[in-house]
Amino acid sequence: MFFFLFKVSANGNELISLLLLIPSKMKIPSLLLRFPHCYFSRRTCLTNFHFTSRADFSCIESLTPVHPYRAKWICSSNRLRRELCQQAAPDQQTEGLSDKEQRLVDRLYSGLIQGHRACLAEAITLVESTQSRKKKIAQVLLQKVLSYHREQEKLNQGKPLAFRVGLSGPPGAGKSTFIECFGKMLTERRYKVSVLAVDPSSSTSGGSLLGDKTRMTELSRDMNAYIRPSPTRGTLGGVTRTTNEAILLCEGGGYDVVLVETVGVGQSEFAVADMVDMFILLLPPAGGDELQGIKRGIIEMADLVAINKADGDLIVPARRIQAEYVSAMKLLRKRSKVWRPKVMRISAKTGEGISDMWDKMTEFRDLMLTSGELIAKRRKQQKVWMWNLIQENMLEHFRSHLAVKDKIPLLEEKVLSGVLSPGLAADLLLKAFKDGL
Ligand SMILES: Nc1nc2c(ncn2[C@@H]2O[C@H](COP(=O)(O)OP(=O)(O)OP(=O)(O)O)[C@@H](O)[C@H]2O)c(=O)[nH]1
Repeated sequence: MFFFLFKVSANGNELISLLLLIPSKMKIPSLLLRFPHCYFSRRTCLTNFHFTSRADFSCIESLTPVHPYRAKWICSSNRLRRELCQQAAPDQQTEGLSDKEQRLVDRLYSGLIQGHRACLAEAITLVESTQSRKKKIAQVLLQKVLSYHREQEKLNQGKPLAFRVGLSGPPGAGKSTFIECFGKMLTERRYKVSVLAVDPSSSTSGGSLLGDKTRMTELSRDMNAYIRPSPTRGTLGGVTRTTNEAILLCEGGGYDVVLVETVGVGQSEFAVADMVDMFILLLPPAGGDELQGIKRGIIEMADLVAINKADGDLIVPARRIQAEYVSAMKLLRKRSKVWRPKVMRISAKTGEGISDMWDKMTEFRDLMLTSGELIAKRRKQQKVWMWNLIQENMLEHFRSHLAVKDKIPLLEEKVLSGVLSPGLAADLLLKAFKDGL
């Protein structure tokens, strides 16, 4: 028997050292000597191993450090890895997968937790797939990543692995300029940042608000950043499912900040606000009529409003808009016991105010964490997510059900021409569905 004690980095993503208690007369297991990034020093019976590479012991990372962990030492690296990997993902659902599919899950999982961007990209493509077989594989992968999350959060004293931030604003507010500037500031501070752009417009209008032009060119070249142009196409339910799952995968990939960007002119930002820790609204220094497109409800959901372009000639209007929002937001219902939404002025072009904004964001995260509101919010979001998925799937099932499929166009027509009330038409369809079950 040996005893393990783990030490992880402050953000819980990196295993810094492993203390292994070995009886002093015993030789250091040769297996450990094989890891190039592992250094050790022997003091009587205490051996201290330092890992500078996450890859070397990624599977050991998943063990619980809450108390010194007792584990059986197995002198065969394969057996050791297998045993540790099994502990890392105890409840993975591997049934029903072929060997090839299982190998795909294993490859993506280990690549993902080792921080390989290509594996993250492939994993997101998998969760976006609408093909039923791929959906099944994606769920197995997600289940594994979720187990990894749970273990990592335990290692991190229950703190979430990443800071999930939603960013919304009307077209032209300067979202991409902001993300480029903000993302670069974070990567310079050694954070890993991922950006997921939600663009439901591509399904409704055929065009794309976010995806068509080259955006955030510098940040996309940064090795500590990962930008996913448009993780979703399709319904709002699609936004919920794939974006939520993409967030989880980014967290599994070791990203400290996951930024979800959406254009604030539709419904998707409401869905996004329901899946992030902090929701930020980015506005140009324009008021009233110019912001007609922006939904009022979004302002109520914002934890922070950033008035962008506060530079040059626009400083004065930016100040005015800031004052307007400060007074307007005072009237809003209080959503948190520890946080009042803030209104700040920034310039994504000059970088002015961006660092202060990050300070405010971390202040928000810390206050929400210590008060327990952040964890409560995440739990509530999980439930909302589950019901959104049920709603989406039920509706799909309903629409395609044989008992109602053919009746829908006719009843829709009757409602449109005023022959039938919407309520009656809905009752008729629901009855047909129930009878057909
Ligand atoms: N003066 C000034 N101009 C800015 C600032 N940030 C962005 N802009 C300009 O505003 C315009 C729109 O910026 P984008 O970053 O493309 O805006 P966006 O919100 O991403 O726009 P969409 O992609 O259409 O949603 C560009 O011409 C930018 O150069 C700023 O802080 N100050």
